[in-house]
Amino acid sequence: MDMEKVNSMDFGEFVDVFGNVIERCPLIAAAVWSQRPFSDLEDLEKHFFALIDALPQSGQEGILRCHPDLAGRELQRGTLTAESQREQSGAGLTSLGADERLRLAELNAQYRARFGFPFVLAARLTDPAAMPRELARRLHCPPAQELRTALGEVKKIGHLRLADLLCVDPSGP
Ligand SMILES: NC(=O)NC1=NC(=O)NC1=O
Repeated sequence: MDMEKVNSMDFGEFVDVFGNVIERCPLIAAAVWSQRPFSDLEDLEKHFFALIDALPQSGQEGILRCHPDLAGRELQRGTLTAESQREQSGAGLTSLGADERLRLAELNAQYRARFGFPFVLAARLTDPAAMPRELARRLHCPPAQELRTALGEVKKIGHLRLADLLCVDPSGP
């Protein structure tokens, strides 16, 4: 999809296409639409990220709370969004052993109890074997720092999803 097509979309089409760039947060795309035209993927994602950065902490934590757990109930039940399903199964989370899945669930519960939002990381950029270690490491970070780290992962996921939608190589310039 080229930028001319993106810039010509009406509001409904734009939100239909880009509404899940930030997981289950179509409001972000709805707000970004009014800032068209966009010159390229970097320009478009800059507007998505600027909106996230401008949110109050409650809004930023709300974005994280919209994310399904890694290898959690939604993956088991098949109720993930198409993007999350692709990311999580692509990262091998559908073929974890029972003990690995239990370990991740325990760590996810500890993380959520400490921070009040789920552990988020860009599954496509992470070796599944390293996920429990990364979760355990971040579990001990100060809350303010962990919020920044988690939002950074939301942006990585958003970048990959935008690259897919625009058929751009995600490793880009
Ligand atoms: N809690 C999460 O990190 N969830 C996810 N990360 C991804 O890359 N896709 C997800 O659904």
